Amino acid sequence: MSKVTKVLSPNKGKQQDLPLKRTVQKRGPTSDAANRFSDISFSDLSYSVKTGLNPLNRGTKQLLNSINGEFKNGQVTAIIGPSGAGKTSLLNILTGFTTEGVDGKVLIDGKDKNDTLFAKQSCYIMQDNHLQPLLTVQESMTFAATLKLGRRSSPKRKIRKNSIGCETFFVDSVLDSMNLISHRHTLAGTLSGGERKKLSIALELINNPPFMFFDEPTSGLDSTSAKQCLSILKQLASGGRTIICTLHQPSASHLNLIDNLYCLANGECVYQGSPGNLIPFLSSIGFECPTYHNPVDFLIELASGALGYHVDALVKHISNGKNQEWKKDKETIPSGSNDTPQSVIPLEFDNADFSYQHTYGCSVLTQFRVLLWRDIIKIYRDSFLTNTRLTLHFLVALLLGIFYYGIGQDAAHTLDNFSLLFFSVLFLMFTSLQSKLITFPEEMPIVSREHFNGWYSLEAYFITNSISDAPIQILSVLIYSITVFVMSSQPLELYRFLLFFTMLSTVTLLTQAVGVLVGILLDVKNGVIFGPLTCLPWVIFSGFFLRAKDAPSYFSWLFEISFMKYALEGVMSAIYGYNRPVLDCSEMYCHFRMPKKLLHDLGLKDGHYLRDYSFILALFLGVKFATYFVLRFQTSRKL
Ligand SMILES: Nc1ncnc2c1ncn2[C@@H]1O[C@H](COP(=O)(O)OP(=O)(O)OP(=O)(O)O)[C@@H](O)[C@H]1O
Repeated sequence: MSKVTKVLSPNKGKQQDLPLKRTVQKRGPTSDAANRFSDISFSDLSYSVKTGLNPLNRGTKQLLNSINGEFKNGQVTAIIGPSGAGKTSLLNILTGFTTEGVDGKVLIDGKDKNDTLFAKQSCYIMQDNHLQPLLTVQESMTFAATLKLGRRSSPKRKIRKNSIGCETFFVDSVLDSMNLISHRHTLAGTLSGGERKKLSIALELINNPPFMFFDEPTSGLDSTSAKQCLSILKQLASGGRTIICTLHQPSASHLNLIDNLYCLANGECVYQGSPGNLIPFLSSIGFECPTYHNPVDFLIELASGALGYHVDALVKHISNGKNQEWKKDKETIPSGSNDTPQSVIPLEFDNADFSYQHTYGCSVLTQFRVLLWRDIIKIYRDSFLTNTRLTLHFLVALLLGIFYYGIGQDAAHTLDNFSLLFFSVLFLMFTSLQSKLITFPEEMPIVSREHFNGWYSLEAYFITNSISDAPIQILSVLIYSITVFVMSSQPLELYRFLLFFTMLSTVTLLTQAVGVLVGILLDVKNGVIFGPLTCLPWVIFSGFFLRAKDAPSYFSWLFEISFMKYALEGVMSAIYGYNRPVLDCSEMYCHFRMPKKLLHDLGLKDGHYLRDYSFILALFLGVKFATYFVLRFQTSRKL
């Protein structure tokens, strides 16, 4: 006997009956299905961090102090407390995001937490809702579904595949559950705050993690949207999940949507129990909550010291979280309305199986394919940036072509031509560097979130990121090179052009890689200020401003490691090297009619193109290698 739920058809916009498994309807705090997933508890949990910038004299700060607690399956637990109490620290430890400096035990159903399994069973939804702004709701969901469910296909689920191979069944069901069906074609970047929050939840709901963690899910929302958001959390819990969130200060009308309050003060537990038991708990130690006062506000006032120092008394009374007695016999807080959600978002969509061996939902190849397709859509949607890049390269080349028109064959203008070639390297280098310094920092939080929530491996992301933008970059350089080469009358020989173009495009790929590296480490503001400093010093040692032979001997090694020197030498070799014949002269006397003499006098070597190119290529690979490790390090700590 199969039960049904109503789901809107994506194409026809009318309601359609879709069968859900029987377990769907059975899920709930007391059902068998709910018992399959477990409670999370912790005992004697402490967390300390090192403080101070002086590595020789660093202190330690205790952020959590031997706290205990148990968060039940099928319930919404809200971690509350004054600012700086340690809420986010606790959430980070429970999710597995923070591991260093942690002491004590985190248990799943009374057993030691298996980190690998728990990573698959849980998701962490951040406060800032880092979403892909250029993807629609439907696309975001489809990509997430393909990445998360790829390996767990069943014949039934293959019925309705979309263009990237992901079935739409689950996407529709989740969107319907979250009331996002009507926004399915809206770009994520244009959604309201509440809708963005819903989409963040929907994206993680796709693989039905039984443990869901939310950092400040109601922050930035008005009171109605905040209530709706908590109502969704309540529905998720009713569907058989363990929902844990941090909340700053839930209003009285929100308390009916919370099953369990866990209050921290100075890194210690000052209350654990139902909201309904809060007033009796406080009364039992002599704190009478004033009538019509939100008991949570009262608790936080006590915890923050606004009413005198009472933290020790509260901690003692709740045994720093060991005391479970205030969880029982929940009383209802009068809130003026019945907020208990009617519908239950099912945990079971046939995809809540976490026994699979792999760390990720699909193979690295599929991850690569999906991420590449996603990047192509983003590049296509961000046509302004793409068109601007292409147009800018053409316009600058055109301008230079007009200024330096026809000088390439004339020995009277060899030094002007040298300036043109140097400027070309400089211009292409900085535009490619800048494009990554501006765009990559915005991408970092999204990558951190998606990677932490097990969407894809860093390797798949890294490879995709390395190649997805390359065609646009190479096309930009091609447009620039053809325009400048032809208009300035460089020798029209194919091999010279190819050497010229290859060197320029590889230099831009190198500086793009540097841009990504800086973009991982710094935000846009600092990246734009400090990013150019990674390349600028090497310009001095390029051989344009100062010849290596004229520089003090103790500086000569800087020329040997300056990539700008190799880039300039490579470009000059392409144009003037390889037995280029004597140049025409339009004046009485031209000092540089012999290309060899020009190269010699400028301190550049002829016929060393391969060596120059190899240096640039090796540096490119080295920067890429470093970028991968920095990305790995940063994604393990930056959310
Ligand atoms: N790496 C760190 N070094 C030093 N102090 C830290 C570090 N991380 C957190 N803290 C401090 O630990 C305390 C707890 O931080 P946490 O972010 O967990 O608090 P919170 O309760 O979530 O605060 P809020 O509600 O304001 O976000 C704060 O006082 C914070 O400044």
